[in-house]
Amino acid sequence: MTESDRPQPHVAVPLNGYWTEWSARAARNAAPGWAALVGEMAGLQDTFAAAAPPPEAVAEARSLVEQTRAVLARHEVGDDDQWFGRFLPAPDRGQTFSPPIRLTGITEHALAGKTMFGRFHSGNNSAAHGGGIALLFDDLFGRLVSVGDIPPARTASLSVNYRSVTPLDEPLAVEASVAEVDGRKLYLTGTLRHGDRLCADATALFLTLRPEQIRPAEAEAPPG
Ligand SMILES: CCCCC/C=C\C/C=C\C/C=C\C/C=C\CCCC(=O)SCCNC(=O)CCNC(=O)[C@H](O)C(C)(C)COP(=O)(O)OP(=O)(O)OC[C@H]1O[C@@H](n2cnc3c(N)ncnc32)[C@H](O)[C@@H]1OP(=O)(O)O
Repeated sequence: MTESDRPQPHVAVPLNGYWTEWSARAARNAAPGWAALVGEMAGLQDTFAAAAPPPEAVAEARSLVEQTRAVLARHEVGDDDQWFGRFLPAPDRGQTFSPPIRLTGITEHALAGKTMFGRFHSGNNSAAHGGGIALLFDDLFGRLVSVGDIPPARTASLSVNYRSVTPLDEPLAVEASVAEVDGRKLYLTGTLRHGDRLCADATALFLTLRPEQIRPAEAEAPPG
């Protein structure tokens, strides 16, 4: 293990006011144990992708997943009230869609962190799926544009260059920085590395939203 592979503490992004409220609302409302359930679901995705079970195990697993869905379906809410994806300070953001990013360095204009793709994000030949890599960059850039006082922003374009295969189950380093700001336009660049090897680099244009494009984050659902 090299020095850069050693576990380092995750540094939470200092969010702008909009996302702070959006995230705090989920944290206020979430049931104890939610974060552990998210971790279990992420593990399930990887285990599911890696399994080739016999018929009786397929039937048993399907029945258990059906039961889990039924439990959760009884508590469905609208997306304003969901918890999934809203724990912005956490490496996984409380979601299982894109891989967790453990941030290790943050400035107003740059982020650095560690990530890893598991079997769920496998493309072929033990390599990460290119769409998963684009997803990782979008998520990383989304975190970068939420640092400090930047108003909420959306991805307008994202371009990824796949330079070499991205391995699964290996520590990977990510970096992202703001290359240029031009009014509402934020031009971003990022890299994904396995050790010294560049796996992919990306550029993106994010546009900060006009006030009328932003939904209020603080609006609580009506009581009852
Ligand atoms: C939605 C989910 C959000 C999730 C949470 C995000 C952050 C959370 C906080 C913490 C971070 C944690 C994790 C991050 C997680 C996820 C981040 C994901 C981010 C996304 O995944 S987000 C979803 C994908 N994203 C969209 O769903 C966008 C759909 N789209 C639009 O909403 C509009 O399209 C918009 C608003 C982009 C622009 O619309 P608009 O009306 O405001 O602006 P307009 O068109 O007038 O353009 C103004 C000037 O930009 C130029 N321009 C526009 N588009 C361009 C392009 N593609 N290429 C080159 N130039 C372009 C024009 O040419 C003009 O240039 P000029 O001024 O020089 O003439």
